[in-house]
Amino acid sequence: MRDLLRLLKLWRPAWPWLLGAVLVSLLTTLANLTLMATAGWFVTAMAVAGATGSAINYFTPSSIIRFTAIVRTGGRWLDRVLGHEATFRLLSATRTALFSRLEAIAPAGLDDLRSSEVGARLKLDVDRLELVFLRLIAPLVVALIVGVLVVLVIAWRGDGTLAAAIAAIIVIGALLLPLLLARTSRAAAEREAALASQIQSRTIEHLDGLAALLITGDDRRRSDQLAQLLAERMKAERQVVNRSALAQAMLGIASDAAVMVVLGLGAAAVASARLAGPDLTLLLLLVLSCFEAFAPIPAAAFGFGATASALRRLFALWDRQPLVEDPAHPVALPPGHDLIADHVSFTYPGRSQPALADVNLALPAGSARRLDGASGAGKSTLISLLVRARDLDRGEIRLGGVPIKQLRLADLRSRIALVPQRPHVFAATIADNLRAFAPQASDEQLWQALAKAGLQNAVNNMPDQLATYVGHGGAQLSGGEARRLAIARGLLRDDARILVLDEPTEGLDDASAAAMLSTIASSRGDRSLLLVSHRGGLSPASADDNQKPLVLGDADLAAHHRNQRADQQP
Ligand SMILES: Nc1ncnc2c1ncn2[C@@H]1O[C@H](COP(=O)(O)OP(=O)(O)OP(=O)(O)O)[C@@H](O)[C@H]1O
Repeated sequence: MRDLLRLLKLWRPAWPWLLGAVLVSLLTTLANLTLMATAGWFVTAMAVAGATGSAINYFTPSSIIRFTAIVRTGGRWLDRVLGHEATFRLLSATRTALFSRLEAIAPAGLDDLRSSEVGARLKLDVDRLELVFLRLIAPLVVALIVGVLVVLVIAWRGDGTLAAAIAAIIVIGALLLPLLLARTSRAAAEREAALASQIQSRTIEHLDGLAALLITGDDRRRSDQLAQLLAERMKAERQVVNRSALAQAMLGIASDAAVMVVLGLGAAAVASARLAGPDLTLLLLLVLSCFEAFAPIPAAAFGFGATASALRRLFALWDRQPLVEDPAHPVALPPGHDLIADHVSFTYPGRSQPALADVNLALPAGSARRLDGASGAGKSTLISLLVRARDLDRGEIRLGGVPIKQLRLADLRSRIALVPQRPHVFAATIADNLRAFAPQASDEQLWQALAKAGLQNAVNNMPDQLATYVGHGGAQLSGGEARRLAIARGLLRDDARILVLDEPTEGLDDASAAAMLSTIASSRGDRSLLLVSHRGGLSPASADDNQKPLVLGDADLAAHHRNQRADQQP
């Protein structure tokens, strides 16, 4: 319930649409009730008038019938249009808000989640929220108002006993029983929703890793696991559907029971002249058509379990705290871009020992420096701290003399172009991949960047050059080409005065690595360069001769490995 209220608060901008949709739906349902009841009354009254030879005013009822028929037809159309418009607005507002929230939390705040899982939540769980308004709130509000009005009309035109009997049938058959039945299958509905999300994320992972799975022969086992999940989902779904069908049947029985009660008590009232004959037909059709308003209740009650668990999962994602945030009072970006790491220490959450302990780095504006150290020494960690992917525990990092914690994240990151060890290549064209970092760049500028990164010839030989699609994660590029594409992206960012490249030569043979490093050295212009690389012998081409590489020290490393072993102890 708390999650539902949070969701309604999130939907505040769309409240007028929601209110409009509920009002139209209510008016349409009331028009239908009035039409049915008046038509029933009119036909019977005409028959009575014909039989007794008395006069009857047929203008008023026939006008009401015509008016309500028009309102009902137009209302049904408007109801659909408004209901769906409101829902689309809600879904897109929810998705956009969630996406912005994820942007603030990412990248480090989502480290422990599979991206396919986040994707499934963004898609499936948000889609399920469609049920909240269109199939839960709107029908429930309309049914409750209609139920109360119908009971009041019965008490007014018929009698109190009949009104009380119909009220009891509506409450028990149309509300309590569906809700109780839905409650008994709530666990199954939640399991079904969780399994649907799991199946979607596993399927994406399966497709992503299909090549590896086919080679290792593990695809059969994974497919069997997926089939098992599907079977579990079908079992849970069957349980929900069976109970939901039972609730629908109960509603049908309640509607029939209400008709019998109206006929039984009403006929007695007509016999004792407490009720006019035409009024009995009016009440009969009123009660019969009022149950139409309750028809969506079982589906709403049964959808609620899955919706509640989707909401829980979404808000669990939403409530993750960003690991870094913009300062409350940011300082303007300084003109200089000396980058200094001063006695920096950092320990990953859950680890007992630091990944970095008291590390210093100085990268004066325009200089180039190599950062070395054995695997696991903390090189990638250090450069992630430079762009505040995380915040350090001790020490300080300054850009142009200003502590980076005092700068807006966007400002800081606009100054530093970081090419990570495993750069992400979008499933798009070469040009799209480059323009993701420089949306305004002309084709000529893209070619220049490709040339600087040593990729011009390779792209020239591709079937559609800049328009060549590179596949999922850059699957149609070699590892070296993907890395060069990422370097070209970094070089395209004019505002970035500092280039940080994490192992750009990894996996390349010595000649290619040397060629790449000399291209980078000559194309960086007056930008500073921080190069994470083991290739000491190749560094003079790119790094300043008078600057020794910063080696994350052996002593630190030995301590680090000792600590890692300690972490792994039970
Ligand atoms: N997200 C993380 N959570 C917990 N520990 C981490 C995380 N990322 C890295 N580590 C740990 O921090 C240490 C430093 O890792 P880092 O990736 O910075 O090393 P590196 O010097 O870049 O290694 P390599 O040369 O192999 O890329 C490693 O022992 C690693 O296990």
